[in-house]
Amino acid sequence: MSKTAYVRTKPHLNIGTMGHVDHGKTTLTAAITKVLSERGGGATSYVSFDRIDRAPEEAQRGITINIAHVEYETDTRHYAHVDMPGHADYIKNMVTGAAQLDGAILVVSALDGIMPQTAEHVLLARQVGVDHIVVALNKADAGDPELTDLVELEVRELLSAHGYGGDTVPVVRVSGLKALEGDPRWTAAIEGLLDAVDTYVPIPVRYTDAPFLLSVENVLTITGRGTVVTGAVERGTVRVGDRVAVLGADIETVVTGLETFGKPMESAEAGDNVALLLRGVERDRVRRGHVVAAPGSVVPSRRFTAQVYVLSTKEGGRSTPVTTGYRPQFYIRTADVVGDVDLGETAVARPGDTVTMTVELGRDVPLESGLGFAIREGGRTVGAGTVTGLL
Ligand SMILES: Nc1nc2c(ncn2[C@@H]2O[C@H](COP(=O)(O)OP(=O)(O)OP(=O)(O)O)[C@@H](O)[C@H]2O)c(=O)[nH]1
Ligand SMILES: [Mg+2]
Repeated sequence: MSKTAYVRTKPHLNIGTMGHVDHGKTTLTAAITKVLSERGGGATSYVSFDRIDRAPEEAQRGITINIAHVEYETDTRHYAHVDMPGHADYIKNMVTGAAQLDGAILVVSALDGIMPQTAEHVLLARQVGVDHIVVALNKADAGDPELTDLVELEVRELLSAHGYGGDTVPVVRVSGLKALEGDPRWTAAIEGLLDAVDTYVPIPVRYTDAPFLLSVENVLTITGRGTVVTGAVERGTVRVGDRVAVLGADIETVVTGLETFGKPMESAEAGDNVALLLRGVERDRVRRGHVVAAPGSVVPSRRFTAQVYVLSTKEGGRSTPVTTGYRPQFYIRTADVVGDVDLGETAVARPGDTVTMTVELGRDVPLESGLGFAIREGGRTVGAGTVTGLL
């Protein structure tokens, strides 16, 4: 194998497109890679719409979180960009932290303006701690400029209402479609959008000094090499040759290979999207939701207290209150575990309420204070919470 190694020459950031269905998120993502690949100088390859939007392999295996990663490089930074195929995927990926975004591109169609999912994704971004949003007013090729001015005002107001400082947020008029067709005016607009992302989204502080931890998103077999797990490094660093524990599978093993976007690397650090080749581990032993960590650095547990926001009916949440004895699914990192809810003296939590609860999970999971999670039932998100203490 003569793959070019991944060389870390620029800071790495995780970003993604958010916004209402059909506003052009996937088209814009493809256009960004096209414009950057044609500019040259960086490591960007063009990723076509079809390659971003195809149903990922995992969808067929019934794994519930769909996410497409593309990679690109501007003059100053390396980005991993996630485009999520549907509204339900946003909820799951954002609330569970599977998509840990350092910043987001909010895509709003200049023809349609703010739609329900535009507002919902902004709310979600705020709840999960995405601190920086850049707006792409897309389909500007087809929009009436005066109407587009109104849409811009409306978007700035929405962002201000959620604490994003709507007056200062960059709003760039783009056309993903025309840029894909190579129209110079709209190619320049994409460059303008990327400049805004480069300058407005700061380089995050990462927990590279903490013990290594990665929550498994996907498990693959590479013929002749063995079992590979993929995911984002939540904290710490990992090198080829390191010993790791696979929590959930009760295995200790050694990392024998490390890749990012198909390129081998010597070491990966917090924020990187990686594939880890694990020595002598059978494919069936490891599952999505297991955690790979420095041995002895985390002790899984199952009882905790949490602060939980119960989504209002308007946000797609329940129409009836939650009471003690409620038994929904908890999405914690990439794991999906059933849990028993005890509301103590509060007794009842109505849609729209924020409450304290005690949870007992159906199995042990690595937990810690400050960890975010989603509560789901019947395939929809009904709550978002944070672990406040272990019991
Ligand atoms: N005129 C115009 N049409 C666009 C533009 N960008 C996207 N479209 C069209 O809008 C439709 C939706 O585009 P997508 O990129 O699939 O939108 P999306 O936001 O990814 O949609 P979902 O993933 O289904 O939520 C397609 O028919 C695109 O061709 C644009 O800049 N201008
Ligand atoms: Mg799409």
